[in-house]
Parts: sequence; structure tokens; C-alpha cells
Amino acid sequence: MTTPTHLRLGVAGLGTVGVGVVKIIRKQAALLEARTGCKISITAVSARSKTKDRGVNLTDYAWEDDPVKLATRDDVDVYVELMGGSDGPAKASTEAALAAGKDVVTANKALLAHHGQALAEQAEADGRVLRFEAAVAGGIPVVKALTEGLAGNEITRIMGVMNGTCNYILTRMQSAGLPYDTVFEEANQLGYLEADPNLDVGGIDAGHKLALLASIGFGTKVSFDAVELEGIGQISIEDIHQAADMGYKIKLLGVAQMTGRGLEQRMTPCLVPETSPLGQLDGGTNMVVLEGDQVGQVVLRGAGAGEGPTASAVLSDIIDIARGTRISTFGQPAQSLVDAKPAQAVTPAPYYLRLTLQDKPGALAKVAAVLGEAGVSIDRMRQYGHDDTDAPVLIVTHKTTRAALDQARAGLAKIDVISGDPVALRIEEI
Ligand SMILES: NC(=O)C1=CN([C@@H]2O[C@H](COP(=O)(O)OP(=O)(O)OC[C@H]3O[C@@H](n4cnc5c(N)ncnc54)[C@H](O)[C@@H]3O)[C@@H](O)[C@H]2O)C=CC1
Ligand SMILES: N[C@@H](CC=O)C(=O)O
Repeated sequence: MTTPTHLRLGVAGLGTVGVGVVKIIRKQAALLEARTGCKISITAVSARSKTKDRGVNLTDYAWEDDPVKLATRDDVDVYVELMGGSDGPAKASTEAALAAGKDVVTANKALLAHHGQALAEQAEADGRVLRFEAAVAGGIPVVKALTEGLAGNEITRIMGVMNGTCNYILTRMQSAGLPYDTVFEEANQLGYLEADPNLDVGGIDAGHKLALLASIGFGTKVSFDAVELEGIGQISIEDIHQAADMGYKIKLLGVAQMTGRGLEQRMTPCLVPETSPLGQLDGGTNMVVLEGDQVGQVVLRGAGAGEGPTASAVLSDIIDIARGTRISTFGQPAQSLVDAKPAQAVTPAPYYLRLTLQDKPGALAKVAAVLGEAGVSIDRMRQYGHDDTDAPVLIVTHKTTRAALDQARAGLAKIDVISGDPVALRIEEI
């Protein structure tokens, strides 16, 4: 493959990210050419509305109503898919572009989490590249870090806060002492939430991102369906405050690791030490922690969303293509990716348990007996002051299996000294 001297882009989707890409290409044309030795320009664009004022000049570009037509134009070398959605026009136009001999750059994590393997295979069969740096953690170059910078390592663990909206909600609950519903509404007013908010607060968006990184890190086919998902909707202000009192912050944390029991992929609320880099991550920022057998721990932190940061990541893929750097979608030939055997049990960990205990003689002894019978050992315990007959009690366990924890929770549900359901959250060791 010879290095191109002129790369002509077709950009589908002129929302937050698409407009960001147009702005960079217009503003940095000379810099991009100096860095790549290749002129990079936009030939044609597509979006739902042709007449909407987007604050950028689009008159130099041809317009296509149909993204499939845009993707297959003779004067387009690289199709840039920035519409979103796991199926529909995003999938159809990406397939059409590859079939028509175009390279493809996308920011669409939903598309790749569901169809990444098939699309990567198609790209390779057609001799094209399909790249997605912007799809994971916005402006953080984590896909490059895994596929290039850390390619000499066996990856042992991938961890991170990969949804800025959830991190904003959780940190705002803590700093302002506000309940979940109030902060959720605030995030909505600020325009942070996806059109379907469950993609954010249900952990799905972050789960998509984790599944993509796991594929690169462990050489496995993307298996989003195997990601254990739990959102942040059940996190109460009491848990935020009491976790802080024990020295922890609550994060929607993604963890992927290859264990002797198979591939573990979790995107769930967890406690992390408040002094750790993840514990100190506030607001809408993202952080990804990569662990390699040779390099140890690498921490990447930055803007996980927004016009400039996400467009910056899209440009990094376009620049690779302009430089003639052609890397497989998931860092190795798609045909060589193996099916991931999902781990049947998660790695043992300490857990945070919050109980509302009736304050009467023998109550605590009953709790201790249930935990002991399940083989769950108490590391730390704290009972809080109270005005009535119920006492909030926090327990931090020693490292335990999920099975033992579940047995303990079932036992706690049967004793008569606890009001309501105990809350259990994993404490991630980082
Ligand atoms: N906004 C962000 O900060 C980030 C977004 N992404 C991803 O980037 C992609 C784009 O996101 P945004 O720019 O935020 O979305 P957006 O909702 O702001 O813009 C979407 C654009 O696609 C166009 N579009 C949608 N369906 C279309 C169709 N059928 N035909 C033609 N045009 C169509 C819309 O008219 C609009 O111009 C998505 O896959 C998203 O998940 C990834 C990382 C961060
Ligand atoms: N909804 C996402 C946007 C980027 O992927 C987030 O909040 O992180």
C-alpha cells in the first residue's frame, strides 16, 4: 500500500463530534499536511438536516441525504461515521463503505460492541482498515496505547471510569450532598445524558467501551453480552457518605481481566480507595488504568467526551491512515481473535456491607453468626449514632468470593434484626 498524497473524507453525522471534526480539518489543514505529508480534506457530508445552522461553513462540501451514498462516493477515500446507533444507517453505511473499498473511522462504540467482529473481518477481507479511537474514553488515546504502545506486553488487567456522566453524577452527589434523582435531573439540564439516559446510568455505554478494550487487550472477539452490567441508579447518598467515612469513593468501574476461570468483564458500581488515582477522579473526566506484565500500571486520564476531545481522537485515526499506518481494528487480524470463555465466578474481593440493624442485645451477634457460617470474615465494622431503634452498621469484609457473599446476604435476609435490604458493594483493589 503506497502512502496517499491526498485523503478525501466523507463525514456522516454533523452533531457534537462531526462538527468538531469539520472544525479541526478546517483550522489545522496546514499542520495536518505537515505532519502526514498528505493533504486531508472533506469532500462530502451527511446529516438529518441540511439547513440546520451548526456554526461551521459546510458550503465547500457536497451534501448527501443518504449516508450509504456518501460512503460509496468515488471521491471519498475514508468514510467517517459519526451518526451513532448500533444498527440502521451506521451499520449499513459502514458495510457499504468497506465493500466499496473505503477505509472507515468511527466513534461509534455501540456499533462495534455489537458488530465489531463481523465488521473487522469484512474490513480485512476487503483490504481496508476500520479504526475507532474516539469510541472509547473520547479524547484519551487508549486504543492506541493498547494496540501500539503496550503491544509488547501481556495485558493482565484493564480498569477504568469510562462514562463521564456517571462520574459527574456520583461526584456531584458527594460534593453537594444531593440525592441521585436531583443530580440526575441536573445532568439532564446540562445536556450530559444520552438520548436514552439508561445507556449512561445503566452502565451500557461504559460496558460497550470495556468490551472493546478487552478484545484488544486479551485477543478475544468482542463479547459485550458477557459483560456483567449494573448501573448507578441504586446508589444512595447514605452509601456515598458512609463509603467516604471508611476511606472510599464509589465509582462506576469497569474491570476486564483474564483469569484461570475465563474472561471476567464487569461494569458495576465499586468502592475504590479515595487516595487512589481513580478515587480522586472528579466530574465528567475519564480514567483508564492498563496493566501489562512488563510495564506495570499505566494510568491515562482526560476528557472522555465533548466536541474537541472526541474529534481529536477521530483525527488520530485519520492521521494514521494518511501516514500509511494500517493496524487491525482490534490490534491483531480479526480471524485470529478467539472466542472468550466468560469467567463463571468473579475474582474474590473485599465487600462493603451496609445494614440497618435493630439496636437490641444480641442483634450484632446474629449478623456475625450469619457471616461466619457463610465463611465471610469481617475486617472492619462501624456502628453509627442514631435517634430511634435502628442503627446503621457498616461492615468491610476481608477478601471473599461472590458465592460466599451471596450466601451471607441470603442468611441476613432471614434473620429478624435487620430492617430493609442490606447493601453490598465490591471494593476493588487497585
Ligand atoms: N458526544 C460525545 O462526546 C461522544 C460521542 N461519541 C460517539 O460519536 C457518535 C456521534 O455522537 P454525537 O456527535 O454526540 O451525536 P449527535 O446526536 O450530536 O449527532 C449525530 C449526528 O448524526 C446525524 N444522523 C443521525 N442519524 C442519521 C441518519 N440516519 N442519516 C444521516 N445523519 C444522521 C444527526 O443528524 C447528527 O448530525 C456516536 O456514535 C457517539 O456514541 C463517542 C464519544 C464521545
Ligand atoms: N455519554 C458518554 C459520552 C461519551 O462517550 C459519557 O458520558 O461518557
